[in-house]
Amino acid sequence: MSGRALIPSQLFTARTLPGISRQSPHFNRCVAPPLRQKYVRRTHTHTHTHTQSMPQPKFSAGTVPADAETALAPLLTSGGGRWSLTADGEGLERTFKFTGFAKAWVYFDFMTAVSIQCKIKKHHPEWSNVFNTTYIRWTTHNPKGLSTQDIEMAIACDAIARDLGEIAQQPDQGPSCELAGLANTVVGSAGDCCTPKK
Ligand SMILES: C[C@H](O)[C@H](O)[C@H]1CNC2=NC(N)=NC(=O)C2=N1
Repeated sequence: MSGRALIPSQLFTARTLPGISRQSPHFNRCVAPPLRQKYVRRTHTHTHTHTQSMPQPKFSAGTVPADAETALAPLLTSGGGRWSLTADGEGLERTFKFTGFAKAWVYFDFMTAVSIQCKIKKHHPEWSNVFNTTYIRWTTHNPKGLSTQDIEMAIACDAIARDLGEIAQQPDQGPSCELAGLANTVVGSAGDCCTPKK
């Protein structure tokens, strides 16, 4: 053991927390996304203006939009799937949850199986895990945007989770903001993995 004492106030100040940087592309993911559509609802006493955003996919250069749209549609909650587009449209995100006593360690099997696919496909996720819940975001860093590889990895994740007995979540349970925030922290400190070295 090193003799150097850890001083908690130094460890946990905002300044020393790694990666929560406004430069991170995903910094704002769990706060209100850009306003795109306005809905006005009238009641008998007031006029309320409600805003709601509907992210559209932003594909990476080289991705054929028509093919990607076809593969993407059934993955999204709007198409009966369990993935959501990230607010900027450049990624797909969802949480996976394995519950119940019998599933005690299955989330590690899940992450292990996904890791093997990442290695085979040479494509890495932005992900985080706490206990039985794993958050995954698929986005391509270079060229930036949503790519066929992201969609294929999302399909692979669904298949692995199904094989491992994933419990269906309530349809209204979106990706966990806490776990997305945890992944964002790592994204902010990970450095650039994906720009080809000259
Ligand atoms: C050289 C290597 O293939 C590239 O760095 C790959 C690796 N995995 C990757 N994964 C993701 N998610 N985005 C990328 O742009 C990417 N690039």
